[in-house]
Amino acid sequence: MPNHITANVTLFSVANGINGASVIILAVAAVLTYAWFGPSVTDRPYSGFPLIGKEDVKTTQEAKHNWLRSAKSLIYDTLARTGRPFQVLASTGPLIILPANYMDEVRNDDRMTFGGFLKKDFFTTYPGFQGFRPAVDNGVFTTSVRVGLTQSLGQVTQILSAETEVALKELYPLADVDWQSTHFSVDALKMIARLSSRIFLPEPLCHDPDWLRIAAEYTVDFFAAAYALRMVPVLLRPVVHWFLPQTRKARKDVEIATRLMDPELARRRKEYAQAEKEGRQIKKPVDALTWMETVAREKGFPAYNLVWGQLNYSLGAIHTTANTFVMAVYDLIEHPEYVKLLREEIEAHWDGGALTKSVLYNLKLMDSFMKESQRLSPVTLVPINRVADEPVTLKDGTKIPKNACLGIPVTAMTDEKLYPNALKFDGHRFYNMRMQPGNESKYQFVTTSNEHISFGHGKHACPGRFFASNEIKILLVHLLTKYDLKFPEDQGKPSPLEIGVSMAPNPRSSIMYKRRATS
Ligand code: HEM
Repeated sequence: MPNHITANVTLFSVANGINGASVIILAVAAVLTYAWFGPSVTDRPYSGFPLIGKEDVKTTQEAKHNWLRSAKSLIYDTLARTGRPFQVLASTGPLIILPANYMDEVRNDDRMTFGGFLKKDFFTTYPGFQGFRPAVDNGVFTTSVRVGLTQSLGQVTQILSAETEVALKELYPLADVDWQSTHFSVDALKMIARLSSRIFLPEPLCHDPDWLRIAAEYTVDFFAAAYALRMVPVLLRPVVHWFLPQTRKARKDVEIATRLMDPELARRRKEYAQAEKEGRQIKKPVDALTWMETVAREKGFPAYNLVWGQLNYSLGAIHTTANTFVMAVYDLIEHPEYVKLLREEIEAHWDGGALTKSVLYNLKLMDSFMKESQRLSPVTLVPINRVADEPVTLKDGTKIPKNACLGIPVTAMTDEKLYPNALKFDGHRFYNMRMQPGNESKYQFVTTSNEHISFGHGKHACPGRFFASNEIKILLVHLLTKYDLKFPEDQGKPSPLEIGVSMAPNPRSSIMYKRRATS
C-alpha cells in the first residue's frame, strides 16, 4: 500500500478508536464493494461505435440483461435502421456487430481470430474450463476434426446407423401402441451424445453412462459457469471462480472425464510404447483419441491433453448438432407434406440394408430441407465471432481496436434480396437452386457462403459440419422410416428459447410419436 494511504488509515483509526483488524476488514469490504459495483475496465465501450441497448437502462448490468433478453431485436432493428456497425454490452462486455456485407473482409483476416474470442470469453485458464483449451492453445484439435474425423466419414457411417437403430429402440421401444408423448429435445441430446461418443471414443467407454452424462451435460455446465463468472467483476474472478456452484460443477465434470478416460489412455500409451520398442506397426482404433494423438505428435505436442481434447469434441459437436436436428424435426412435423416426400426419396435410394455415404449424398431433398430449417432456425444469431489481435482498419475506414470482440450476425439468411419470400419455409428452396446447371456443390447443407453462415464461413468455417450432416441424415432416415410424429393437440410448433444470441429448443416442449406398422 502506498505510504500516504497507510498514514491516512492509521490517522483515521486512531481518531475513531477503531483497531487495526477492523480497518483492514473495512478496507477489504470497500475494495470488494467497488470491484463488484464499480465500472469494470472490460465493460468500457469502444470508441467510434454507437452503443445500442443502454439508452433506457442505467447500469452496465441492466444493459447486459437487456442483451440477454433482446439480442435478436437489438441486432435486427438496429441494422434495418442504420445498416452500420454498432456495439452492444453483451454479457461478456462490449461487442461490435458488423453488418453482413463485412463478411468478405473478416472471414479470412488473420488479425481477427476465432481462438482469441474463445480465450477472451471462456476463461480457458481456469480449471473447469479446459474444454476450450485445445481450440485455443494450438491447432491440434481443429486439425484432428478437419482431417481425422472428416476422412473417417466413410468408415463410420454404418456404425452410426447401427447405433441409431439401437438408440431409437431403447428410447422409443413400444410397438403396436398408441401415440406417446416425449420431450424430444432431451431425447435428441441423448441420441447425439450417444452417436457422437460412439465415434469419438472406443467401446466400452463410449457407452459408459457417466461419460454419456458428461458428453450431454458438460456443455451446459460449461456455459452456465461462464455466464456466472462473467457476472463477477474482473478483479474478483481469480478468487470467486473457486467457489461458484456453476464453476465447481464444471470442475467436477473435468475430474470425472479424466478419471473415466485415464485407464484407456494409460493402456494405449503402454501398447504403443511396446510396439515402438519392438519395431512393430499397429493398427490404431478409428476414434478422436487417435486423431488427436496423431496430429499432436506430428505438430510436436507430446504432452497434449487428450481428455481436454475429448471435452472439446463434446463442446463443439453435441449441442450444436442436437439443436439443429430438433429444429429440423419440428419443421418436418409442421410441414407434413415433406414427411411423405422424404420417405419417397429414402425409398428410392435405400434398400433398408447398409446405409452408406453415397446413399446419404443422394438424399438431396432431405439435404435441402435441413439447410432451409437451419436458415430459419440457426443455433446462434452470431455464428462469426472474432477478437482483433491488433488494431484493424477496414476498407471503409471502420477502426477495430486491439482486443475488441466483434461478430457478424445471420441477417443475410433472411434477406429478401437473397431469398425471395425469405420468412416462408420452403423445403425445396436449396434443392431447386442446386438443380440449376453448375450449382451442384453450391447449395448443399455443408456448403458455406456469405449468404448462409450457420456453420461460419471462410478460414474457420466449421470442420465438423460434414459429420454433423451425416449424423442428422442418419437419424432422420431411421426416424422417418420407423415412426410417425406430431405435436400434441394443445401445442403447435414450439418456439425456441432465446438467450442472448443462442437459440435452443425449449426442453419442456413435447412431441408425440408412434411406431409405424411397417417398421
Ligand atoms: C450442426 C452442428 C454444428 C454447427 C451449427 C456448428 C457451428 C460452428 C460455427 C458457427 C463455427 C465458427 C465458424 C466461424 O467462425 O467461421 C464452428 C467452428 C468449429 N466447429 Fe462446428 N458446428 C457444428 C458441429 C460441429 C461438430 C460435429 C464438430 C466436431 C467436433 C465441430 C467442430 C468445430 C471446430 C473444431 C470449429 C473451429 C474451426 C476453426 O477454428 O477453424 N462442429 N462450428
